[in-house]
Amino acid sequence: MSEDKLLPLRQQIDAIDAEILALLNRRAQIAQEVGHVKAENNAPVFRPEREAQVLQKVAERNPGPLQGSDVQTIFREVMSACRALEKRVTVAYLGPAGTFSEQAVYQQFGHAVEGLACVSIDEVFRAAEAGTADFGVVPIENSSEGVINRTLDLLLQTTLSISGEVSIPVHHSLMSKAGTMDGVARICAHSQALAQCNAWLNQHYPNIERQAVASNAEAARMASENATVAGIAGEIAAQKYDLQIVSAHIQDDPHNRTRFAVVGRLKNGASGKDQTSLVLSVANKAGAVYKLLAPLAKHGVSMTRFESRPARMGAWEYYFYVDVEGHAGDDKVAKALAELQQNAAFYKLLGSYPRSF
Ligand SMILES: C=C(O[C@@H]1C=C(C(=O)O)C=C[C@H]1O)C(=O)O
Repeated sequence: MSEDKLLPLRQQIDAIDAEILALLNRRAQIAQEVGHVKAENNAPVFRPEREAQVLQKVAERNPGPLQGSDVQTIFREVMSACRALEKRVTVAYLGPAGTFSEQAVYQQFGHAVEGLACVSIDEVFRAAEAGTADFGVVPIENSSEGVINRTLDLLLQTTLSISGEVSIPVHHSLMSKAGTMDGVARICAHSQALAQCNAWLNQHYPNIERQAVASNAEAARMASENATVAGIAGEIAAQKYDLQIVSAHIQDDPHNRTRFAVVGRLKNGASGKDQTSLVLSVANKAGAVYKLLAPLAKHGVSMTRFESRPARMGAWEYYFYVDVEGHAGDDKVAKALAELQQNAAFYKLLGSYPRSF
């Protein structure tokens, strides 16, 4: 390889980097001005609908050779840094650091945020309700194991709204101090992770005891302190706790994903590509659910999710968690929801937010 050929190319890259740097700082200055206008009007700093539009636009305009999703990752961080000049938002999540929830925080807000690790999903809601955090990020559903019941129950009671959703691939790895299973007597993980790796564990380590612990990051922490413990967690946790990977990608479903909801006191404006979440209930009568949902079809609003959950102690049998396409302020959605509300024994609008892409 000839260094003579590399030198002029590297000089070009240096010159381009200088231009990018100048442009980034020009962008940041404008964002600061936006921040002043918002401060004068007491308006919210984080505007998810605007950020979704910016990301959408860069992917559409991207001429390549960079991939659209990579360009979005770069711009998410650019916006995060610009936003932090207005205000660094605090986001509560199910900790400790190193969990998939923390990853979901960065996917939504970029890295220029203040993460607040909480010990439970309840605590995440409380922090956002009390204003200790601006937003909370909570797991809502896993593609292998189904809904996270505690989150659904808390969404029913909370005064917060959903202002975003994040879906991330969840890949589990088996890890230990030595990078082998020699001398390991126990495999620890969150019960969800143990369930998501059940078949793999039965096949490879049927005789090693499994123990459910508070989180995968806690399992990694335990493994870092005890050579007889192996943990199941994401690869980030291995780095964080100085562990070696014994086997990577051990989840039974290679497409395993978890969907998270971003909750906060903010009520989003429309981004143009939104989704609206509701909780509904009807009296237990023949045809009631069919009748309840009829206004959606009538006004041409698509339903993208329908989940039922026993009401427990309530006067009704089930709560239905329903997602529809569009923003609650869109004309046809507003009409459909107004009619739907009339048919419902219980109706709660959880929020409208940009659809994740
Ligand atoms: C600059 C703004 O504030 C924040 C930062 C954004 C950005 O850097 O593009 C976009 C939306 C807001 O979350 C804005 O509202 O336009």
